[in-house]
Formats: sequence, structure tokens, C-alpha cells
Amino acid sequence: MNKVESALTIAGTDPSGGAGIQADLKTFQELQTYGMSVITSVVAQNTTGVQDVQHMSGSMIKEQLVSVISDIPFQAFKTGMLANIEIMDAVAEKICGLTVPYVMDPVMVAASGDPLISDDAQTYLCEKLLPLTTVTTPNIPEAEAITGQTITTPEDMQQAAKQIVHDFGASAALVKGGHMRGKAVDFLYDGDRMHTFSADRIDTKNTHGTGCTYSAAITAYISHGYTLPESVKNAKDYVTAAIRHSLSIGNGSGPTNHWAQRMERVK
Ligand SMILES: Nc1ncnc2c1ncn2[C@@H]1O[C@H](COP(=O)(O)OP(=O)(O)O)[C@@H](O)[C@H]1O
Ligand SMILES: Cc1ncc(COP(=O)(O)O)c(N)n1
Repeated sequence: MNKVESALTIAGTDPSGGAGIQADLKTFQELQTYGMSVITSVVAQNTTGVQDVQHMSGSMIKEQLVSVISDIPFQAFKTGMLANIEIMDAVAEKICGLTVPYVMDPVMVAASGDPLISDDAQTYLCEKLLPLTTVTTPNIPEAEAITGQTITTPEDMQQAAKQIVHDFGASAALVKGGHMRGKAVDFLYDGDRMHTFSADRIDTKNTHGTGCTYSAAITAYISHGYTLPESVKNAKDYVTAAIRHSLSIGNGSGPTNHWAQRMERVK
């Protein structure tokens, strides 16, 4: 029988298919990782913004986690939207015994600007979950919220990555530069070295779900046995192609294109 690599995402939903669980599962599938999902919040959202949200109870989240963990092994997992303390507690209780790599996308605000996490939960995320992570992937506003520092330069981004590792106990931090000007540059600090990942900035408004897609791709590559820097490099290529071929659908910020690399290979 063929070897099967599996990965789990613990996140909120996006019925319009561009972000959250839906983006994660599409990414896992595209990268030949068997995808599993635990839903934390059901979000009524689309390319224009967030219309409504209903959170799962802590007990329901724990039950979903037990269903997966007790049945199917996975080689890596990620978390996305964890909206409140009850949800974080439930997730922390069930993942703290796991020995596989943990990729945390510290989702705080949707690309539309709508908040996806309560204020008190931001502090809790840093204290309770960051120390468990193999890597966390904040964008600039998230890195500012975690560190309390203003980030305006590449040096600030690198400083934030170091601070998230040294002061908050994450094993590694990838600070993403999607919200900066100029080239799209991300910095990974792994406690030892600073790695730089750079791509040309693509002129598009269709970036709904880029952060979810990127962290899911990192998780998928880790599940295949790549090192963290290799996984980030491959995932950066994946998300850049997905943005280059992003889809002009919907009335707002359209989604990334998950079959972009296949299109580029065919050409
Ligand atoms: N317009 C763009 N062109 C190229 N890469 C981009 C663009 N916008 C974001 N990226 C890249 O997409 C990834 C997601 O970054 P970012 O937008 O900062 O995260 P988030 O979606 O969490 O806000 C990063 O690798 C970033 O450099
Ligand atoms: C359920 C959910 N999780 C995360 C995001 C952030 O999306 P992005 O990747 O654009 O930052 C979102 N809009 N919805």
C-alpha cells in the first residue's frame, strides 16, 4: 500500500471557500496530504467581509479532536481561527500531548478588517498556545499585537520574529510581509538562524485566504518530511503562484487559486 501523509486543521469556516477550513483542505489536497478538519467557529463570510459567526462549544471541539486523534495518525497540524478562551482551552487540552509539529496561524483579523478573535483571547493565545508551537505565522498586525511593537521596516519584522521566539516561547516565528510595500518578504527565525523568503509583489486585490493557504501549505510540506525552512520555501512558492493566478470572483477581495502550480506546469 502507498504511504499516506495526513494533516489536521483546527480552524473556522468560510462558506465562500477562500479562507479558513475550506482553504486549508484545498491546500492539503493539492499537496497530496490527506486532510482532516476540526471546526472551531462557523463563520458567515465571503469576499466582502464577515456577516455573522457562531462559535462551537469547548466540549464539541474536544469531541471532534478525540474523534480524529483516536482514529487516524497525522504527521502535522495547524490552528487557524481560535476565537475565544473556551475554544483555546479545549484545543490546548487535546493537543498538548501530541508530539507532531504544530503550525499556528495566529488569526486575529480577516483581510476585510473584521475581527476574528476577542481582545482577551489575544493575550491568552500568546501565553497558552504560543509555547506549544513549532512555528507561528503572524502577519504584520498580528506580530504587532503579539509583541506590542510597531513594525514598519524589515528590521522591525526580524526583531519581532526573534522576540516571539525568545519572549513567548514559540520554537520558530515566520513574520509575513504581505502588509508591507515593495517585495513580499517574509522572515523566519528558528531560534538559531534568520531565513528570508522573497517574492515579487503581485498587483491584485484578490488576497482573501492567503495566510490560511500559506500556513496550510507549510503544514502539508512538514507532513511530507521536509525541514521547516524547506517547508516554508515550498509553501511560499505555492502561495505566490496561488496569488499570481488568484480568482476575480465575488464582489470583494477574491480568493487564491489552489491549482495555480498545476497551470504553470502545464504551460
Ligand atoms: N500582493 C502580494 N503579492 C505577492 N505576495 C503576497 C502578496 N500579498 C501577500 N503576499 C504573501 O502572501 C503570504 C501571506 O501574507 P500576508 O498577506 O502577510 O498574510 P495574511 O493573509 O495572514 O494577512 C506571505 O508570503 C506574503 O508575503
Ligand atoms: C475562518 C477564517 N479564518 C481565517 C481568516 C483569515 O483569512 P486570511 O488568510 O485572508 O488572513 C478568515 N477570513 N476566516
